[in-house]
Amino acid sequence: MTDTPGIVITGGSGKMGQMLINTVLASDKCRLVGVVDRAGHDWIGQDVGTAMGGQPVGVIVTDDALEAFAKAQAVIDFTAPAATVAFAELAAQARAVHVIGTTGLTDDDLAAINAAARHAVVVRAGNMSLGVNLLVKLTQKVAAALDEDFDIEVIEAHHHHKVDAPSGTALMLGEAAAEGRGVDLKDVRDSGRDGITGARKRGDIGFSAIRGGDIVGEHDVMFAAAGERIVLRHLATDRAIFARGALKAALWGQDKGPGEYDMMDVLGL
Ligand SMILES: NC(=O)C1=CN([C@@H]2O[C@H](COP(=O)(O)OP(=O)(O)OC[C@H]3O[C@@H](n4cnc5c(N)ncnc54)[C@H](OP(=O)(O)O)[C@@H]3O)[C@@H](O)[C@H]2O)C=CC1
Ligand SMILES: O=C(O)C1=N[C@H](C(=O)O)C[C@H](O)C1
Repeated sequence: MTDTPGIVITGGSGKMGQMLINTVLASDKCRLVGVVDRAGHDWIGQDVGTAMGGQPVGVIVTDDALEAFAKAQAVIDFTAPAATVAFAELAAQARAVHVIGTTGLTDDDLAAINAAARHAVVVRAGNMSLGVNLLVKLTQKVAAALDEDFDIEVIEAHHHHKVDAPSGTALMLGEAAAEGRGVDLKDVRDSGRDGITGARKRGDIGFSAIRGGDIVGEHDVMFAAAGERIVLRHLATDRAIFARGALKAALWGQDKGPGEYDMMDVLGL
């Protein structure tokens, strides 16, 4: 089949990169047309199937992102903030749908991505799974139903390689809680408590991060009041849930006009 959308995976040797490559190769709705890794990586110049320890698949890993993107209808990008900002500009030049899973993006990074989205479709979410996006909706509804007698705490746990905190998902959940409450998260965010912090401020939304072992991703939103607690929880046990969501986003974006979208748009939530 040559008429299905061609997909490029960036950061192909990474944890999500490899999961995405396998997901695209297993799908009959798209084709793998490129894999990009950092210049100097030992996968560069190898067939990606061989590099991953299997049979050749006819796609050579490259460090030339623009050349790879020019052949693609979509780029799926779970890498690192600086790389994602650079890829956003190149994907826009190639008019390829850019699906961004990378977390830890600064306000400046987000502004650069937003500028690229004037020319092409960008779908970005700190978590691409159906379950978490549903949890985001539920968090917003519960926060809207409760007053500030309920303290909101977001608790997340991830593997020991993760470099950013709070996680992108925790921030999505915090934003949803703040939106439900009708406040701006920037005004009520409380992360990284340590030492004599003073008593908890009423109305704050707290964040705690656990890092250890191979935890894929766990998120609790706790609403704690005098005499009772509500806890909304999502447990990810397999990175395939993120890859499936990302591929869905890449296909969904094919007939959309330029702009920045998220998984709520893709999933119709
Ligand atoms: N939105 C979602 O649903 C999810 C988001 N994530 C996010 O995705 C990102 C990646 O996660 P994960 O796969 O676990 O991380 P890994 O560290 O395993 O993989 C990241 C990959 O990106 C590569 N990379 C970094 N910079 C560049 C560059 N300039 N050019 C090409 N490749 C580059 C890395 O290469 P090198 O090793 O050489 O640096 C590495 O192969 C994180 O931000 C994470 O939070 C993860 C899971 C789900
Ligand atoms: O780095 C990860 O692994 C994950 N990152 C995302 C996040 O920051 O929330 C999504 C998922 O939890 C896994």
